[in-house]
Amino acid sequence: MPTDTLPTPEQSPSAPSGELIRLEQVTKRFGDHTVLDRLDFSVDAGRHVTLIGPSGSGKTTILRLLMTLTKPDEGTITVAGRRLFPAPEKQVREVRKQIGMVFQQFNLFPNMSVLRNITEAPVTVLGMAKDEAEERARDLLELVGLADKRDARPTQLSGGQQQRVAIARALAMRPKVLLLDEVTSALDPELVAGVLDVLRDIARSTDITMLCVTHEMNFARDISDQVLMFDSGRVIESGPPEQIFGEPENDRTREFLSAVL
Ligand SMILES: Nc1ncnc2c1ncn2[C@@H]1O[C@H](COP(=O)(O)OP(=O)(O)OP(=O)(O)O)[C@@H](O)[C@H]1O
Repeated sequence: MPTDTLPTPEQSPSAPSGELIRLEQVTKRFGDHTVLDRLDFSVDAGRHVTLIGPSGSGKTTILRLLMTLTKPDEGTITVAGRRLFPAPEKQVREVRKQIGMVFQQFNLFPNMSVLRNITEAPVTVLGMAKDEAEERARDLLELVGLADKRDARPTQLSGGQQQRVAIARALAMRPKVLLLDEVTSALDPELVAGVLDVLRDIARSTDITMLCVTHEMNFARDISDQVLMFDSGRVIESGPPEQIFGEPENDRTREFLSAVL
C-alpha cells in the first residue's frame, strides 16, 4: 500500500510528539441549550481517539468546532501549539489547514470527476502543482481501493465508494488531524466494512492523529488508543478501549454500552 503520499514524521517535522489538540473550558450553546459545558480535553499527536455517548451529547459539535464550522461561546482551542480559537482570521486559516474532516454525508463535488475532487483543494488551497496533485491523488485512490474510478463522477459510485473518495480527499491535504464524523452511518450495512477497513489501514500505516465520532463500537474498540465517553456535554469517563468496553466504571457508560452493544 502506498503510504508515501501520507504524512510521515519526516514530512511534517514540526509535528509535536506530545499534545496536538487542546480544548480548555469550552462552552457551546445553541440558544439557551448548553451543548458543551466548560469542556476540557486534549489529544496527543498520533493518537486515535474515539468519542462515544448518547445522541445529542455534543460529540459532533466538538468536531465542527475543530473544523471551524461553528465557534465556541467561551474557552480556547489550540492545535499544534497555535490558537484556533480565539485567533485572528489569518491564523485560523493557517491552523485549519492541518485538519481534515470526513462527514457522514460524503459531500463530494457532484460536477467533478473523482480525481478532481481529490486534487481541487491541494491545488487551490495549498498551491500545489496540478501534476503533483494528480500523482498524489492516484496514490491515494490506490490506498482506498478505487484506482479504477478516477474518471467517474460521484453519482456513478456506491455510497461506500463515495465515502472512500471523501477519505482520500481529506488525506490529500496532508492533515495532521483527521476528524471522522459517523462516516459509516449513511451507508448500507454491506458497505460499512470496506470503509472501516480503509480507516484501519490508515490508522495502522500513518501517524495521522484521528478523532472519531462513531456508533460502530467494534471499530472504536479496534482502532482507538483512547475512548472518551460523553454525556451532556462533558467527558464522564475516558480510558483505553479495553477498560471502557471491558470494565466501565461510570454507571452512565455501563447503561449506554449495554444499550448499544
Ligand atoms: N446548528 C444547531 N442549532 C441548534 N442546535 C444544534 C445545532 N447543532 C447541534 N445542535 C444541538 O446540539 C446538541 C448536540 O448535537 P451534536 O450533533 O453535537 O450531538 P451528538 O452527540 O453528535 O449526537 P448524535 O450522536 O445524534 O450525532 C443536540 O441537542 C443538537 O440538537
